[in-house]
Amino acid sequence: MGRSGSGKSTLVNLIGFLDTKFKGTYYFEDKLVEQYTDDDLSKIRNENVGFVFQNFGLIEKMTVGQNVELPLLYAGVSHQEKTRLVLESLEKVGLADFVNQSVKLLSGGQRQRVAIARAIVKSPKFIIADEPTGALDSKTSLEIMQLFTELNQLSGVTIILVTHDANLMSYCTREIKVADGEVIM
Ligand SMILES: Nc1ncnc2c1ncn2[C@@H]1O[C@H](COP(=O)(O)OP(=O)(O)OP(=O)(O)O)[C@@H](O)[C@H]1O
Repeated sequence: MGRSGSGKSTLVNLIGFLDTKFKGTYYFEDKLVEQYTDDDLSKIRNENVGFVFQNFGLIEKMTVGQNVELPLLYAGVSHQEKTRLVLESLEKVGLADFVNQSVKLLSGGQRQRVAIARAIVKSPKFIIADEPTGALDSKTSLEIMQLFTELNQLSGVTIILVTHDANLMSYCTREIKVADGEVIM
């Protein structure tokens, strides 16, 4: 948590290997991130991190299933396995019946569930969720937080959440405050 402009997105983009220009040290699995090549980091990101953003980041002209399948496109997974993984992810977010629907017809909360299904389809070690409830009403926001809690408890995936909303803190196990580009506690 932190005020607007304090550096929250910058920090989680570093943690998620989206941004690789930084001062300081970041170890991932006992190795300094600066020692990996860009190709290594793309692979590490692809295999370990799922991303969820405020504005969902779905491709409108695709179906729900096609959106969830995107991270698997270059994963060398058979068609049958892809179908199984997509359905399994959609089941976890309660949208298995929507697999063939266009995303255009979905509500904001449903869209974020699709984005979460896409984020978990490759069983990442952690999910970066940058203001995932920023575009949702308060009831839907709590439903999304409930879903994150279930995923954390059932699949053991860590969720790194950026939020302005102090009401969401009760779902979190650790609070990290950021101010003026620094972690302050
Ligand atoms: N540790 C840092 N060192 C230098 N510059 C930083 C640091 N952290 C953030 N910045 C700069 O501060 C600005 C705001 O950062 P950022 O967008 O990450 O903030 P934010 O907390 O996510 O804001 P918002 O809540 O409005 O999205 C950016 O221009 C970023 O480059």
